[in-house]
Amino acid sequence: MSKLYVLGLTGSIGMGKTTTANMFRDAQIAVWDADAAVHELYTTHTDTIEKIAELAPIAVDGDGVNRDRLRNVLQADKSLFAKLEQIVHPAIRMHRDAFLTKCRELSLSLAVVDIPLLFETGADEWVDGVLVVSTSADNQRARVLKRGMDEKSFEMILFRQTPDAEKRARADFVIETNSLEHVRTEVHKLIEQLTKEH
Ligand SMILES: CC(C)(COP(=O)(O)OP(=O)(O)OC[C@H]1O[C@@H](n2cnc3c(N)ncnc32)[C@H](O)[C@@H]1O)[C@@H](O)C(=O)NCCC(=O)NCCS
Ligand SMILES: Nc1ncnc2c1ncn2[C@@H]1O[C@H](COP(=O)(O)OP(=O)(O)OP(=O)(O)O)[C@@H](O)[C@H]1O
Repeated sequence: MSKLYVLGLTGSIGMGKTTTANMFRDAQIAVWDADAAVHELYTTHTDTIEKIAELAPIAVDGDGVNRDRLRNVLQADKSLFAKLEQIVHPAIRMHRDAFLTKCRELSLSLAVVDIPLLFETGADEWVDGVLVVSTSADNQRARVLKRGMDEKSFEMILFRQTPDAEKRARADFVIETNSLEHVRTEVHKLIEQLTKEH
């Protein structure tokens, strides 16, 4: 049975993780997305919702955790970030482990885990390789603001992340996300390399 190669995909906010992850999906590679898992837990996982309701009552309503409200709460009290992460990250790890178990059961040779806080949470130590997606700081800011996030929230989130230069330095692979075509080509090359080697 071939061993599963787990590729960690990361990059700072707005650098192109989701877009790149979708290219792996288009190539039939299994992808797990930490942000999507958080969003799912916020509407389905009673234990997580209850704990967040204790931490930030205003951010929880009948539909679960409201992320816009949660962002505002975090902006007012940034010390809540660490407490929030203590609630969310263990639940996320279980979600991710279930995905990896399934990949192994299916004898897949490659799986991608898209984790914004990959270096910050030490996930670089258990993945087999790290792919960092990156573009210029100006491009990054323009992309995030265009998507509707306000400048203050962008700065707040960016401040909590490992700097782009450090991410690039610690990566096994780096892809510049300036054009979709370039990323698609690089993703296909990487899939070929990683599925051939293992
Ligand atoms: C801060 C929240 C409310 C913002 O929600 P929103 O819908 O606006 O953004 P989304 O969830 O899509 O995240 C966008 C980007 O923000 C960055 N980000 C999210 N959470 C964090 C965090 N705790 N620290 C640093 N950056 C973060 C990532 O680059 C992510 O890709 C939300 O991300 C959240 O609840 N985060 C806490 C859980 C967490 O740590 N998630 C990171 C993945 S493990
Ligand atoms: N290779 C690319 N070429 C051109 N534009 C891109 C490329 N990759 C991403 N973008 C654009 O940049 C924006 C952010 O991309 P994406 O949502 O993939 O980033 P992200 O890293 O997942 O963001 P977040 O950290 O907020 O979750 C999107 O508007 C997307 O269209």
